[in-house]
Amino acid sequence: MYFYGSTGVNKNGNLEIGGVDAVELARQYGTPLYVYDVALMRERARGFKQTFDDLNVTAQVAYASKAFSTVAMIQLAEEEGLSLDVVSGGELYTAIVAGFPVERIHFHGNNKSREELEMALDHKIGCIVVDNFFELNLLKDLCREKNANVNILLRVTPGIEAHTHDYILTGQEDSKFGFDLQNGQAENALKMAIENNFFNVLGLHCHIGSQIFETTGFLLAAKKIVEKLEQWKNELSFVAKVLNLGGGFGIRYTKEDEPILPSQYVREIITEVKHLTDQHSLKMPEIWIEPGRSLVGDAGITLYQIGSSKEVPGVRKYLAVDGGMSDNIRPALYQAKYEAVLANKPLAKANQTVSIAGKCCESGDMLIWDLPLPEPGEEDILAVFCTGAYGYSMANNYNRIPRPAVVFVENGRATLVVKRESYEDLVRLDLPLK
Ligand SMILES: Cc1ncc(COP(=O)(O)O)c(C=O)c1O
Ligand SMILES: N[C@@H](CCCC[NH3+])C(=O)O
Repeated sequence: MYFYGSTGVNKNGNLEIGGVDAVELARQYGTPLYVYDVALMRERARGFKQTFDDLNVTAQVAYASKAFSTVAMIQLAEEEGLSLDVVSGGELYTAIVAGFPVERIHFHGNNKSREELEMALDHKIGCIVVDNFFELNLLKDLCREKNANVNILLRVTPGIEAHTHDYILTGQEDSKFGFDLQNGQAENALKMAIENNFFNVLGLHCHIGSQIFETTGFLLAAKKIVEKLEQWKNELSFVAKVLNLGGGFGIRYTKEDEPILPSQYVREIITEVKHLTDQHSLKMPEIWIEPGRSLVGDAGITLYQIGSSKEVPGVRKYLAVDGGMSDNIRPALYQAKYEAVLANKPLAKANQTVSIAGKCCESGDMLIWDLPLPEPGEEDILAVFCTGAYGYSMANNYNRIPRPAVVFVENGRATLVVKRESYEDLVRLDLPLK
């Protein structure tokens, strides 16, 4: 069995996370429950920052809060000196409520509304990543109306097909995101942007996709961008201060996954950008990155109470838990794979293969297919590993299932950071017919 971060087995033989007994957590806070190992999130954040420091490169490591956005998480990102990537008014609002320094917030999105852009300008956030011509024009009008200056990056699509699930690819030519680098769109956008006195064009942004295990795509994207930057320096006298290469660094969900270390991604990317900028006689820009999953993914564990089971003789055994696609939609959406153990006997020998079903009224609501597990008993708690990214943040109320609570654990202490939704919460916005 492979244990992540500060997970292990305690003297009671139970799964322990951050020095806290997982079975005790389930008992105290109920299930399903998202549990986060804070020490591991700190270690990941420091790992990224340290690599930039070691290589003496000016950088911003912006936590992509879409992976897991809550007030406490954003406060943790601030404690660790990260910047923050938000992608909607709601994520921006969460960051503001958390008291995150506005100058370190970057705002993404392929369809930011007038209200969202106004909110960003009014709060004087650090940077807006402009995605398309519609936004460029809207932002121009808003800056004029408000007489406001703003730092911007232009998001470009370099035409890279990274190796990952089709639904989480973003750098390819046929993408809803960004200005195409090859067909002249990006250049036209840059010309429009540098002509505008309200904009301070810091540079370019690109994000090629998510859960990527190799650096080839990042290096290729950097190459295509640096070549354009040389052209634009010569033709438009534009010098990029910032190159943002996005996030997407893959993590280990199961033993089949073999990601490289976060520091290695960063090291290889920086080495290549240094080499390319030298080659093209450009000044090394600041490098910004936006890891989401690789900061929080393997720090999260979801605890479930095991309930009903069903045997299809000769075919399979289904074991149902008290959550499912409502708290983790990734298996249904991307056929994502997870590993799990029984939190009350993590080392017990697996003597059967079961498939873990959720409780939603949907055949596709399966969390794990063909999981080796010991014979489960009535009181057993299933712990699913690596649910820290895009679990809570993509949770939903399908079948009016309340969203689980979130607990942070560190140094043997547990802190509730998001309360469990109640049935009252579920009908809070409903109005009666008459
Ligand atoms: C623009 C942008 N930045 C950063 C991220 C974070 O990606 P990940 O969680 O894979 O690091 C995403 C999501 O794919 C994204 O779209
Ligand atoms: N939500 C996705 C990744 C998309 C990230 C945002 N561009 C996942 O769970 O893997």
